[in-house]
Amino acid sequence: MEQQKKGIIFLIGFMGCGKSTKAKQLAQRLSCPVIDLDDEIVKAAGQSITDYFAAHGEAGFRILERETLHEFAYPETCVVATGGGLPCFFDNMDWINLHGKSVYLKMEPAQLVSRLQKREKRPLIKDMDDPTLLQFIEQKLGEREPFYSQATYILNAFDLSAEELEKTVFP
Ligand SMILES: Nc1ncnc2c1ncn2[C@@H]1O[C@H](COP(=O)(O)OP(=O)(O)OP(=O)(O)O)[C@@H](O)[C@H]1O
Ligand SMILES: O=C(O)C1=C[C@@H](O)[C@@H](O)[C@H](O)C1
Ligand SMILES: [Mg+2]
Repeated sequence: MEQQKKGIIFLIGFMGCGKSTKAKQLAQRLSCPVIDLDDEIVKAAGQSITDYFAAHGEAGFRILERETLHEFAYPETCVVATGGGLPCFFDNMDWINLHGKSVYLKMEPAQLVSRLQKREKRPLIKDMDDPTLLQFIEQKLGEREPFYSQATYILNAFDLSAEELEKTVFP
């Protein structure tokens, strides 16, 4: 008999690694709701992430981001796409691992650049050209890896299929 596939699955990783895309695909396979915390922040703020950054700075954004993570009414079983920086602030990574399983969708900097061709909705990188973005990613990934690496599972995200992702979280 198939094991019951229950609980909250958090997808984490750098901007562009495919959290939003893979969260939708996994939720479809599991027939459960998908939650994109960036979208929930936009709803809570009543403005885009870019506009919220402009009005409140990154520090203000991180406070709202933490509140949204902690206070969202998660269904018993769901897939959650997190913001790229979310695991790296406050107690967010501990909170995630206490409330569900986490998957770090790992990707090389050059692969991330190729996935980040649309930048206008990503305030941290919206004005960068490709070489500047590559440098930025290399530096930021170095700072963020210690947080991302606390995930329950770490997967190479380039060419990752939704089936493989499902088999990882529900072996
Ligand atoms: N398997 C794939 N092959 C090619 N392109 C892909 C694939 N998966 C996602 N993409 C594209 O890569 C980009 C980044 O994906 P996505 O928005 O899901 O990343 P993200 O991790 O949610 O980023 P962010 O942290 O900025 O929200 C999107 O333009 C998406 O369409
Ligand atoms: O990597 C980051 O710090 C961010 C990623 C996005 O998902 C958004 O949460 C926001 O643009 C910040
Ligand atoms: Mg996303």
